[in-house]
Amino acid sequence: MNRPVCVLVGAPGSGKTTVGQALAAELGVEFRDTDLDIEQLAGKPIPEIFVDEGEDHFRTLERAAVAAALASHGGVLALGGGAILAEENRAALIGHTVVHLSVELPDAVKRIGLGAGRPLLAINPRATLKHLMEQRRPLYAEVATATVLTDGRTPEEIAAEVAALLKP
Ligand SMILES: Nc1ncnc2c1ncn2[C@@H]1O[C@H](COP(=O)(O)OP(=O)(O)OP(=O)(O)O)[C@@H](O)[C@H]1O
Ligand SMILES: O=C(O)C1=C[C@@H](O)[C@@H](O)[C@H](O)C1
Ligand SMILES: [Mg+2]
Repeated sequence: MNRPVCVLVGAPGSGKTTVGQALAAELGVEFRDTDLDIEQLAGKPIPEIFVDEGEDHFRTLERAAVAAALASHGGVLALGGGAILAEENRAALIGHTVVHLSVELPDAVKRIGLGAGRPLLAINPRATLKHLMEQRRPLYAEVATATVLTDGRTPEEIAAEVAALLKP
């Protein structure tokens, strides 16, 4: 049974996908992202899952995707921004190396541009993102074994700091 060398958690726009890909390349391991696993399984993009089946159904798919990836992926694993909302997922992360990529609202807004592709931010995106980040901050802290600040830093700088943390 494989286990991830590192699991990345953080708010939308914290850079889990971008930093995760850079980190995996640096370590010479595979990158996996539960958002992509869910899209492949469902055969459609996440915004369409939200529209067609609703958030509850998405969260059910997400719990299954997190459990499967934690049990089988030996590389870098990025979780969806809201995966830590489920107690089941937080419990499944115990014992893993979990890095919280932290980001403050101004950088998160700049990065994600408040455009399409993030269904939870479709209405009043700035205020919704602010609320999401405040609600989730303690949950990211609860599951994280380390936190890396990302504001004003490049994905490569952040990936290098995470790689250094992983050295025995
Ligand atoms: N450190 C950074 N500096 C500048 N831009 C960044 C940084 N990290 C990521 N970005 C950019 O911000 C956007 C969002 O990044 P990314 O998709 O990696 O975030 P995410 O945490 O995976 O979000 P989600 O939770 O929605 O999956 C991308 O356009 C990416 O290029
Ligand atoms: O913050 C969230 O709840 C989400 C973040 C994305 O990674 C996707 O998992 C989805 O759009 C939900
Ligand atoms: Mg992502």
